[in-house]
Amino acid sequence: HGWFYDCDREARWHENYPLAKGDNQSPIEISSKDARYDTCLSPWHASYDPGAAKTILNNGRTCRVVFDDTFDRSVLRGGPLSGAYRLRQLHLHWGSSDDHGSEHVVDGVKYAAELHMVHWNPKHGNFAGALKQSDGVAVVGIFLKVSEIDNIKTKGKEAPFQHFDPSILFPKSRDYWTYHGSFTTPPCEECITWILLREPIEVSADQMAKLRSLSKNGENEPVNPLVDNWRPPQPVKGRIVRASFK
Ligand SMILES: NS(=O)(=O)c1ccc(NC(=O)NCCO)cc1
Ligand SMILES: [Zn+2]
Repeated sequence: HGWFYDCDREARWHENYPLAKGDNQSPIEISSKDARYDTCLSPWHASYDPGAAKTILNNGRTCRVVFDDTFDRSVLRGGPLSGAYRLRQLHLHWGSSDDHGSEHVVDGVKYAAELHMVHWNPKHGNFAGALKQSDGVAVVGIFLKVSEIDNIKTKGKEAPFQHFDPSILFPKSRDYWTYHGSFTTPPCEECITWILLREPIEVSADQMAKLRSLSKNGENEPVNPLVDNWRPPQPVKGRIVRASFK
């Protein structure tokens, strides 16, 4: 099935993807005052191998960097997780202007973009198996705000992207919120332990402009800017958001 972001279309995802109306959907609005400080939450740790980075891809819906996840080469552990989760890919969601674009919203604040680092639990054999488990996937979400990318302009374009250590993207603070949610794109499986970092990282206006210069269309097709690839917040439905900080 093809699915699209524009608002009225997102409201119809459930017609083909029933999970989209589940009780543990993502993203959500984070209310920092309602989050509960949990002293039992331990710090998370990433040990990434820059050699695991393979390619950067415009798939017509986002800009994605894929990593070799055939063994425990780049893993995330600790925090709310038990065991080591393998880094499979990272991608972003962004807006058509700096005042929106993130998927999660924090105390009413929408960031210009949100970076997702997607990891899966190898105890479930493979990524497809992990999607069916509530502890199958862990996504680190990092907000991008604007203080101040070329040959993958159109859909389907791919280029080597090697010797890149994604942990350089982590902000100084390791403070995070965590809650159980879903993929923010169809089929919207509810298999994700979200780890949302409180401190945004800064990118330049030029870097945002580079993201916004990507196109949904293929080469030699009418230009269709790849912007606003974010899902709006979904009902929290009584879920508890835990904070690793006071
Ligand atoms: N935005 S999100 O919830 O982090 C997300 C992550 C992975 C996917 N899908 C995915 O990784 N598909 C398999 C190819 O790696 C969809 C949405
Ligand atoms: Zn995402």
